[in-house]
Amino acid sequence: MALSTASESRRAGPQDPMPSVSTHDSSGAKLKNFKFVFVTGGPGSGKSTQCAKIVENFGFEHLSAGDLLRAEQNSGTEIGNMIKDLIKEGKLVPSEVTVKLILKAISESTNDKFLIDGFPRNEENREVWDRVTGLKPEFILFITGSEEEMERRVLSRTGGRDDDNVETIRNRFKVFNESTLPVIKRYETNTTVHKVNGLHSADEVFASIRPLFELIVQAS
Ligand SMILES: Nc1ncnc2c1ncn2[C@@H]1O[C@H](COP(=O)(O)OP(=O)(O)OP(=O)(O)O)[C@@H](O)[C@H]1O
Ligand SMILES: O=c1ccn([C@@H]2O[C@H](COP(=O)(O)O)[C@@H](O)[C@H]2O)c(=O)[nH]1
Repeated sequence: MALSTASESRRAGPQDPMPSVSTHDSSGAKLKNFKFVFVTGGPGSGKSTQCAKIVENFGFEHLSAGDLLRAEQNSGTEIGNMIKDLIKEGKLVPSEVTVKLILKAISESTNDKFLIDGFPRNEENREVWDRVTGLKPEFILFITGSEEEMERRVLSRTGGRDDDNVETIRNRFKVFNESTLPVIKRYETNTTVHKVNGLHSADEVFASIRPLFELIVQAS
């Protein structure tokens, strides 16, 4: 099921380069039903590592907002170049772009259970997600950790990400503290937020996450 693209639903003008997002495909059918968990935490807290374990054990599909944006940055488009610049600086990409990529990935998948990793990052992300989908996560998984350890992990991560350098990582911590923590706090008022200490070994962290997903799988 393909979602409407910007050019199908609204022509972008010079001062309006953002794509619009739609939860309907081109035939007007509503986006399929799906369950999802938002996975959040500071950079290097171990989100992707734990998502891989959840996928293996519980059959969720892992959708990393950062990975989707990194794939899009090489599209050679104006939006792709904008994403590249923002990621390099550790700044957030406009919400409509990120939400559109997440919904496109969901619509193209045959799965109906998703881990949405690294999203939402700020109030605007939350607001656009709510407005477009009207859907709440099963819960939010928040992996915590000290900046010292998270920075150590990111800087020793192999793979050559443009944003894995001291200057950008400090900006990413700033964005996390100033924009992401407040949005998690706000979710706490109406959504279950499970906080898990990410400072143990990856297997120990997963041992505390496992029961949360056993409950979802049992309930479905
Ligand atoms: N519990 C852990 N103990 C030690 N190292 C870990 C642990 N979890 C993850 N790592 C390592 O730390 C690095 C960052 O982990 P990961 O990519 O899972 O973090 P992330 O939260 O997804 O990061 P980002 O937000 O920057 O994408 C990786 O090299 C990973 O192997
Ligand atoms: O919702 C999102 C997620 C990510 N970004 C941008 O991507 C980088 C890297 O994200 P990771 O989750 O660490 O892979 C992030 O610093 C932002 O620049 C975003 O804008 N919105």
